[in-house]
Amino acid sequence: MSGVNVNQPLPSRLSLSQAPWGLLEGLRPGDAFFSSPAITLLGRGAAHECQTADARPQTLDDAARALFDTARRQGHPDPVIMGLIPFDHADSARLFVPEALLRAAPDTSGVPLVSAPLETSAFGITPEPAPGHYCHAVESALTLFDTTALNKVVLARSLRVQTGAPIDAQALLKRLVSINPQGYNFALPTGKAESLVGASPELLIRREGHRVIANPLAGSIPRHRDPQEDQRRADGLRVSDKDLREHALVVEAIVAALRPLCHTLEVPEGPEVIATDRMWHLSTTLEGELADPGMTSLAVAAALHPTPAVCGAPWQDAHQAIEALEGFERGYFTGLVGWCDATGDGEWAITIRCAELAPDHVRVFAGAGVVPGSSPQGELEETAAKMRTMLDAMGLDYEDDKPNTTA
Ligand SMILES: C=C(O[C@H]1C=CC=C(C(=O)O)[C@@H]1O)C(=O)O
Repeated sequence: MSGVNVNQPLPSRLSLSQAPWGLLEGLRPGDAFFSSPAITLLGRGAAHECQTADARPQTLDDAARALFDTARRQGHPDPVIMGLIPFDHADSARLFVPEALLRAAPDTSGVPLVSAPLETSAFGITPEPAPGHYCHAVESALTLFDTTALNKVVLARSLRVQTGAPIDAQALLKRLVSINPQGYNFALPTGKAESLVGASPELLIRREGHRVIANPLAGSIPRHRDPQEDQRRADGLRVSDKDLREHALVVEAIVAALRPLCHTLEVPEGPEVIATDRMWHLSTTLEGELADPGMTSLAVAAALHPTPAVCGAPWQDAHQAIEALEGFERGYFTGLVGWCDATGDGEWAITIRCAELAPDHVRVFAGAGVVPGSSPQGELEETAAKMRTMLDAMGLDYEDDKPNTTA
């Protein structure tokens, strides 16, 4: 594994010479890291950056154009934007051109990374909101299906882990990458002495030239230690009416948004089942050819976001239900993280299975799609299992799937 000398500034040109996890060895506080099945990126500093007024598609497009123009005018040979886009269009996005960027091919070695365990004995954990509140929110959503146009809403909750001191983002990310080598792993500064770190399984969009690929996930079940029970769960998910409906709403919305943007769009007949460390998910891969090759990966992502995988359907009703029922600000959780180069190529993954790292605490998030037929306890268990990805990486043995937990 070749390392990056942390005492040297990174070279400013992109290079494919680094070993992917070597880039991770070079991660310093404040750096930006993104790895996918297509690429590994390590960005240092921000030569040009923009905190947008909102996250509407036009605002994001204007901001990206301005960043590329400035970078080129100042002689940057090959600028790449990295960034975080919030869940809510009314919130601000953070886009920046790193001062220096290293790029490597995705890791295929299968060699696990070694990192020291975190010292967690003094950590205190508080659910925000309490599991009971979450179950009530799911019950309220179920009544909305009978009285409004709402068909699906994704409801989320969080755990606040009081750490007392900053935790080591590099060690955390190494553990995440070891657990989820196939996913979209990231650590990006949010611009407020905090960073967002996660291991998302969900690709909103990848653009490679004219080609776009989307991989929506929705409809899930926690995995089980016992291999037979684990397989039984995957088989059950494949034919679960509730989960297939939940999934279909996401695919329909993405197809409706992509169709006008594409010459061709291939839509498989039904989803497949994929696994993460902790979850089985229904998954569909859509492939299209862009009608306008000038449309960047960021513009395509903005046209799709937020999909019913993180919001619901219809969009406005779901957004209103989230505001009324959830009881916390999502910020960058269930937003987007990714990169876009000056040709428009790039990748934007959905910021799930993630946590916000603040100087004295960490906030872990998870949500679940609620449709007619969902149960409060089922969604509580699903969100608890989704949070395990981050909790496992932190070395925390905390179960949070009982509605009467008030801690
Ligand atoms: C909102 C989350 O998951 C979404 C993505 C995949 C599957 C989902 C589900 O089955 O509910 C959610 O829509 C999360 O993991 O926090």
